[in-house]
Order: sequence, then structure tokens, then C-alpha cells
Amino acid sequence: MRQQEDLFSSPGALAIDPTFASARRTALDATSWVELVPGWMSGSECLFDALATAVPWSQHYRTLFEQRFLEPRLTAEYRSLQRVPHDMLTAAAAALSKHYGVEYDSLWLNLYRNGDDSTGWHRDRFSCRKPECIVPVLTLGATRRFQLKPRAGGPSLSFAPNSGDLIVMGGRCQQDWVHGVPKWPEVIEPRISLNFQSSMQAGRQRKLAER
Ligand SMILES: O=C(O)CCC(=O)C(=O)O
Ligand SMILES: [Fe+2]
Repeated sequence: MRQQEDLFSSPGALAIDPTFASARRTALDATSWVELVPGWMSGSECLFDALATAVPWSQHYRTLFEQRFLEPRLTAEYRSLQRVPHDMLTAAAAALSKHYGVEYDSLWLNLYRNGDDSTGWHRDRFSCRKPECIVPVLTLGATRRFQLKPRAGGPSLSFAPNSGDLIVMGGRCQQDWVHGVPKWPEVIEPRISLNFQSSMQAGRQRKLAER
């Protein structure tokens, strides 16, 4: 009993805000938007620690403009939420599904070991095949820049999500905008990002090797 009380009353306890009270939506253009939900998850450091050790992280080769390179980050994927290593991930997916009306049923994870790790400008082409998608990305650990810019060209927007902050891309963002996490050499701490994916948004044709 005493243990349970501590679990729920402790200020650093792991929890999410099911009301999304802090959400602030910004229109990127007439059909695309990005929403920031600062402090959506509290006690996120303990989830970072659990995932850093429990997830089978690996590094992959990518091919870009016919050049093969080792991706400067570690990644992992859970194609079914039944296999995720922490109950909070299932709870977070359920809360997101309820709030955004999209069934999130799989998870893509990135581990940026330090500021030398990064991900270049891209769209989530394989996990979002519908014209409009809602893509939540949760940050755990270090603060890094998360940038968006129009595919057609134009200035970029920069966010700096802290541990526990949610960034949600919506509307035609995956069609008309690109996003990325640039290198930031001064950062020495690691960051994990959780991308909640939906087979509904990915379409049925999604193949195993793709993303
Ligand atoms: O790490 C992030 O915040 C973004 C990751 C991302 O865009 C991706 O994995 O597709
Ligand atoms: Fe992405």
C-alpha cells in the first residue's frame, strides 16, 4: 500500500497528460500543421533509462543518391505494441489514438547517442501513404533541434523539444514538408525519439524492409 502511494504521489512519477492541456497548434500552411505538447509526459527520464537498455538498438546502412552510408543514429521498431518493453508505451499509444482519432499500432524508435548523431531532411513516406497523416513524435532525454521546411523551398522552422515533449505533424505535412534533426556537436547527452505509427496511415502494401 505504502509503495503504491509513493508511486502515484512522487513528483518524478512517470505519467502522461490524457487531456493534452498544453497543446499548441501552428498552421504551417493552409493544409499542414504542427502541434507542440510541452511536458506531455512527466518523469520521462525513467522511461529513457528503461528503453536505453531494454530496446535492441541497431545501426543500419542507408542508400542516398546512390551512396551507401552508415546511418548516424541507432534505431529499432516494434511492429506490434504487444511486444514493447514498457507498459507506458502502450498507454501513450492509447492516449494518442484516443486524442487524435488514429489507431497507433506500431512504434519506431531512434537513439541519438550524442550531438554527432542526426537525421537528414526527409518525409515519413513509408509510414504515411495517405495524403493526410497525424504523426506524433515523443522526445526522451537530451534536447535537440527538430526542424521543418516546405518541400517547395522556403525558410525552415525550428523547435527544441525537451524530454517529455510531444511534437505532432499533421495534415499534408508528410506530403508538402520535410523534417529532420540536425547535428548539434555541443550536445553530449543522448536522446531517444518515439515515432508512433499507424498501419491505417501506412496503407496495406507496407513491406517488411521498408521505412
Ligand atoms: O527524432 C526525431 O525527432 C524525428 C525522427 C524522425 O523524423 C523519423 O525517425 O522519421
Ligand atoms: Fe521522420
